[in-house]
Amino acid sequence: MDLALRPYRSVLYIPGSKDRALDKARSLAVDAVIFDLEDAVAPAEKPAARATLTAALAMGGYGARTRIVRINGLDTAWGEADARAAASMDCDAVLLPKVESPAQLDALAALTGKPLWAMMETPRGMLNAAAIAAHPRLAGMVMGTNDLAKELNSRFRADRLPMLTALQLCLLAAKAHGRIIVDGVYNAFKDDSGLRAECDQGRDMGFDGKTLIHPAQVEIANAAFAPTEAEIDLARRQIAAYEAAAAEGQGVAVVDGRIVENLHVATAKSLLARAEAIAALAQ
Ligand SMILES: CC(C)(COP(=O)(O)OP(=O)(O)OC[C@H]1O[C@@H](n2cnc3c(N)ncnc32)[C@H](O)[C@@H]1OP(=O)(O)O)[C@@H](O)C(=O)NCCC(=O)NCCSC(=O)C[C@H](O)C(=O)O
Ligand SMILES: [Mg+2]
Repeated sequence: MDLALRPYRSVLYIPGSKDRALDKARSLAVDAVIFDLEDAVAPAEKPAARATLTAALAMGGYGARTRIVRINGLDTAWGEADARAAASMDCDAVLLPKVESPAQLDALAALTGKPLWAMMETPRGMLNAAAIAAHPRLAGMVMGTNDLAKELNSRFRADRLPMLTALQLCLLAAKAHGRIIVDGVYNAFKDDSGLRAECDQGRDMGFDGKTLIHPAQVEIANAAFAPTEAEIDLARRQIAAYEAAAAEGQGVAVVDGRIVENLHVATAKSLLARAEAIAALAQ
């Protein structure tokens, strides 16, 4: 599959220390997995988790799912050993927490040749988002809304008003540099309607998908971030109408009472390509 089209609708965190969860992920319909060595693993378990994760990835079975390893920060007691271990793990990318500057990515790039991802979760990270997104080795960004709420001392709100500036700064940075960007987690993993609303908000804003903490959240994220049948139908009709108008020397078509110009056709084609990439995952 063209890497640029790889779907990231559902990106599930799995504690690197939990054999049962590591195994379960092999059968879940997630687009990507973040194998976590950071916050989901207790300090006493960190070295053992590194070994457990190395073995699970070597065993394989994760199919087309993108495999991202989240290491501890390089300023911690475990970060450098994690980065060196991740460099030889059978994974697709390495995710660095609490990225606040491109220099931190340079330091990680010196320890691994794998594509890098950045957790965006501190005020300084938000203010430097554009420089971080511009890093030549960066492939993707992940919003860390729990850490960000802690740093901001903000309250949880269903509309995420206190987070919106931060989310949008990172979105702008990621889009300006053509990076993947996925939204933060929804902690109440038994609250389906709350998760659905937050996924819809993230999709409306332009995120590629959502990070998740529990298998029960996968189906909702996959549905929210996939093009709907109505969107696919509209995209096809827009392309057909525009081509018909163009054949008659016109630069604008009208579909369902709305204008369709070449930029709308580009959006429609990209939506169809996303739908095809998602369908290809299921085969
Ligand atoms: C939240 C949990 C601790 C709940 O775990 P548990 O009580 O075991 O849940 P269930 O009994 O309902 O589990 C049912 C089965 O599903 C498997 N399972 C559970 N969670 C996962 C998972 N994440 N991935 C794969 N499989 C999972 C269980 O093993 C059960 O399997 P089986 O027995 O075979 O049926 C737990 O879900 C959990 O630990 N979640 C991950 C938490 C985590 O990773 N946190 C760190 C990331 S969040 C974060 O840090 C974001 C960012 O940095 C920020 O700042 O915002
Ligand atoms: Mg965090």
